Amino acid sequence: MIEVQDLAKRFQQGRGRQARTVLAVDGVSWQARDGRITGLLGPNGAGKTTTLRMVAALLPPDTGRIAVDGIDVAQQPMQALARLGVLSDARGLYPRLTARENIVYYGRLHGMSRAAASARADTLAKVLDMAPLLERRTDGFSQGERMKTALARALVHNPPNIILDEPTNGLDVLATRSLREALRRLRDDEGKCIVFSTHIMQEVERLCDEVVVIAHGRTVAEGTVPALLARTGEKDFEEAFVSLAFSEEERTSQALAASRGLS
Ligand SMILES: Nc1ncnc2c1ncn2[C@@H]1O[C@H](COP(=O)(O)OP(=O)(O)OP(=O)(O)O)[C@@H](O)[C@H]1O
Repeated sequence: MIEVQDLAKRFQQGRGRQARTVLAVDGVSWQARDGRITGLLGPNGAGKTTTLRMVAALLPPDTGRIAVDGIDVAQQPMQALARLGVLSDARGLYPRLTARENIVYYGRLHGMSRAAASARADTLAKVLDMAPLLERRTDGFSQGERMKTALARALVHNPPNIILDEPTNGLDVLATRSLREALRRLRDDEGKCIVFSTHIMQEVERLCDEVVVIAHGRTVAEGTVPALLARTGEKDFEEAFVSLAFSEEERTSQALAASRGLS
């Protein structure tokens, strides 16, 4: 289980007179439960990646609290990370190593024996449907093959919680479907708590048990897709998302810009 409470993060950009502060996250709170897939849905720049980087202990929050299975990430980062698998945007794999070697190497970094990490690579290869890839060097892998190898690597220590930042970025339709299947298996067969960020409605509708809508660095709504549809009185999830994530002025100015573009 992952709990995020009142998170905030500012960045300083530039120096001297040019300096300005960007409030990237300004009051994000959510809970992600075990055996559920939770989607962080928000427009570009909403603060999703920054939030997930803080959960992964890659960035310290200015204020707020994050707990992974009750362990405070700020106070006990190593213990929290032992219970967390992180698939970030940077999916760097070692190209000269095979998929198995990449996975085992990460297992060793987590303190696993070579034999245990290799056995886990075999299990994950079945779950992620990537057995034929295991003994191939990752050099030349397709985007989908890379993503699966990186996901297996992130899961080598069998963490109960998984966070993924825009995992379907750059994947074609078949690779996307295959990733969705893998995430469902991890939820249903292994009871994992899975959180991923996206701005793709379809992804959320097809995969998520719970949705957290983030806009302007804040949580603006939380619930199942049917609950968010009911709350907004919309039939279409895209319409529901737009009404939750954008203000009246934003919607009006966007509509005006679109009509000018057409005329
Ligand atoms: N290191 C940084 N320095 C300055 N500003 C940053 C930094 N990282 C993020 N930001 C700003 O914080 C805001 C939130 O960014 P973030 O990447 O978290 O959004 P996002 O929801 O993941 O967006 P996207 O869907 O476009 O990836 C943006 O305005 C971004 O420009």
